[in-house]
Amino acid sequence: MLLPFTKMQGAGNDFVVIDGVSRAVSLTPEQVRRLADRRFGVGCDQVLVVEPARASGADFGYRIFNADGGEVEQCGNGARCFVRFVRDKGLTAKDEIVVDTRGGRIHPRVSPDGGVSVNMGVPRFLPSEVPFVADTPALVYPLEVEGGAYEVSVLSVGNPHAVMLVPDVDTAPVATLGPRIEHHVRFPNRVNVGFLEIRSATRARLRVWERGVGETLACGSGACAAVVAGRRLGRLGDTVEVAVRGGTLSVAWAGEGEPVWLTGPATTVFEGTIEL
Ligand SMILES: N[C@@H](CCC[C@H](N)C(=O)O)C(=O)O
Repeated sequence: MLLPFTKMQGAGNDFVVIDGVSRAVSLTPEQVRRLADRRFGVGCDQVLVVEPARASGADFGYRIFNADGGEVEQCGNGARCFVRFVRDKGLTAKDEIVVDTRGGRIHPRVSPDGGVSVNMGVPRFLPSEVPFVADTPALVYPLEVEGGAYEVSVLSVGNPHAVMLVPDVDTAPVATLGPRIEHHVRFPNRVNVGFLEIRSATRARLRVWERGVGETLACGSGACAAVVAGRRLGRLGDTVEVAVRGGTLSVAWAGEGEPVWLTGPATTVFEGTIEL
């Protein structure tokens, strides 16, 4: 199969985006891994497939595959690239679109200044909603990892996240602790792991070990989860600039029961075709 694709990125979180509206596309996990492979394929953190809407009120469906081939529920940076893609390809002329993901309905939009924001929905905190194994809901949970004791906030922003406060992201044990928490037995569906350094009520730094990928240069849902966790702990305000390795994301959350908003860049890098 000769497959046209668009390579995109948002703050260095990179994507191979496929138009599954103009023609039906069905990818096997092996084909996703091949597309994501940085030596034998195109290279990306996630493969995104734009699909026709399947439910009333939606403009499109959005399928997200991690580089390891697994399909997941949510991708915030990808959602911003998604709205840029469907407009650039002439699939819609709308500034704001309604998109159904496996993690729920999201609302990406392009503003008149060209910025791209996404309403990522209302964060969820019940352990069963993440899912996370815990007897009762808590703001932070103790987590034992191979003899070490840590504290994490746990939440879903459509996909599962664990957030740990660290004094300095540059020295945080992302590559060692990240995979251990990702595969921890208390996260039955695995988890994305954020290492959050709070600089002030409005500024934070973040590194994320992404489920199914490893450390990425940015994670939009991870930035949302980190700000929500920091705000619930009383350490962050309602609008926060989050510095990630590939740039800066802005996250706004007005508090419990409110949706979280993610704003940041979304850029096309190149287009091509690949034989799969
Ligand atoms: N990079 C994404 C998150 C992609 C999915 C994640 N790795 C998962 O498995 O849930 C983002 O920008 O949100």
